[in-house]
Amino acid sequence: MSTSDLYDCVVIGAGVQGSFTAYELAKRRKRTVLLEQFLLPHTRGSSHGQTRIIRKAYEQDFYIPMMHQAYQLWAQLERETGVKLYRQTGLLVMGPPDSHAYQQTKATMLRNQIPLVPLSRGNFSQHIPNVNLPEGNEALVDVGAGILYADRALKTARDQFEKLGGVIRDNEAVTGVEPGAVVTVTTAAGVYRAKSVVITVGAWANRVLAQTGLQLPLEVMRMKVCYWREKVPGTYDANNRFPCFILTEGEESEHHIYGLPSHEYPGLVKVCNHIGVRTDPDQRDRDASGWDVEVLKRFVARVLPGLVPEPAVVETCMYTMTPDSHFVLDRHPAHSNIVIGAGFSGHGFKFGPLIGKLLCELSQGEEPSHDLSPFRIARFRQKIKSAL
Ligand SMILES: Cc1cc2nc3c(=O)[nH]c(=O)nc-3n(C[C@H](O)[C@H](O)[C@H](O)COP(=O)(O)OP(=O)(O)OC[C@H]3O[C@@H](n4cnc5c(N)ncnc54)[C@H](O)[C@@H]3O)c2cc1C
Ligand SMILES: O=C(O)[C@@H]1CCCC=N1
Repeated sequence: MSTSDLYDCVVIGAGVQGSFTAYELAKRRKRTVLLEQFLLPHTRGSSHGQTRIIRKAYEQDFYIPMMHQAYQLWAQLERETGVKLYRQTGLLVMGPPDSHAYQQTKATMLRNQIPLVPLSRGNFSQHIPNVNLPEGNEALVDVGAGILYADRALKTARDQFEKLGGVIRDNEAVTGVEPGAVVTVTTAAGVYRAKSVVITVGAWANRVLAQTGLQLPLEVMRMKVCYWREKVPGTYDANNRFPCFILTEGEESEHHIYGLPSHEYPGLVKVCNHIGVRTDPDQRDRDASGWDVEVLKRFVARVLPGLVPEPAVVETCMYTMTPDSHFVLDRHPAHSNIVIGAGFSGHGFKFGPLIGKLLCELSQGEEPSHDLSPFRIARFRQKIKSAL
């Protein structure tokens, strides 16, 4: 093998995390190939669609410094490319004031001096018209939160990667990963050898990790992405100052319902569940159960009176959940030059540029620039299946 055949890094999976990792590696002049099983762009993973929420409203303190940096990195990418990726809308957080999730989120924001506006039942409709604050709920607005233009962000990261000399091979599923000082990665079209490998394959993580003797406690969920028609066009538009929103707790199974102002489809507003149905990533469209849409219909009728309570468009996406809903950002327990970014648990997009930086640092044998202890594989202990 000549050195010209040897990559510094092979990144497997070109969703948001793999695309930003590849970009970060290329910025450091590392010879990198990004492998993707589907033709790009595609809608079969977790990163497709036009929008995602970005926020600092988190329950856990450890996400706050990460989000500070993530915002900076998104802004830096916007400056470098001239592409608009973020729009500030604010995020309305609603929940029972005595519930754990709401209390913790508010306390963490206050402790970390995250700009917020508390809303009472008295002043709620003056700030947020056309929303009925659910009975027994309190609300606050995370002022700096907003929308990320997701599809555009992915394209920007991949374009930048290619501009720096990075190679993307799509329609090339990885079928083999052979660990070693030089890792051998096999696809239907070829063999790649690299000093390090980063595995960012979303819902397919355990399929690919099986080739390295490791299984993580991940659960893949099929999520329905529902869009609802405005009775009066423009009512829930960001131009009319309608924010993103999250319900931390609700009646019955109305748990963590969230929404974004009208954007993808003119006149339609995205309102979805944050819980879904367990699925196989290759069979995700086969599940016909409709309880999740029924929950949303009741919520829309009660809380968003300006929407027709019947979804106009329903799309599909996937969450890959860990038991504690925190990510996996770590080196492989038996092979330190294989790095894993997995289990983004339905909230990983906003961290994309930072995850890319951290996975790049791990792959280059560096000390990561944030404390990654909440994201270590060892936290699962009893739950890891390993043939190591
Ligand atoms: C409906 C929905 C709403 C969300 N909302 C938000 C939000 O508002 N804010 C937020 O921050 N996050 C949000 N998220 C979460 C966020 O989108 C995900 O955490 C993130 O997209 C995960 O990215 P990924 O790169 O890990 O996975 P993916 O995007 O799925 O990328 C993995 C890639 O690996 C490829 N791959 C798999 N196996 C192989 C193989 N063998 N060979 C080669 N390639 C392979 C796949 O085809 C895929 O392209 C949401 C997710 C969903 C589904
Ligand atoms: O990560 C986020 O901010 C959102 C919140 C609602 C559900 C999915 N992700």
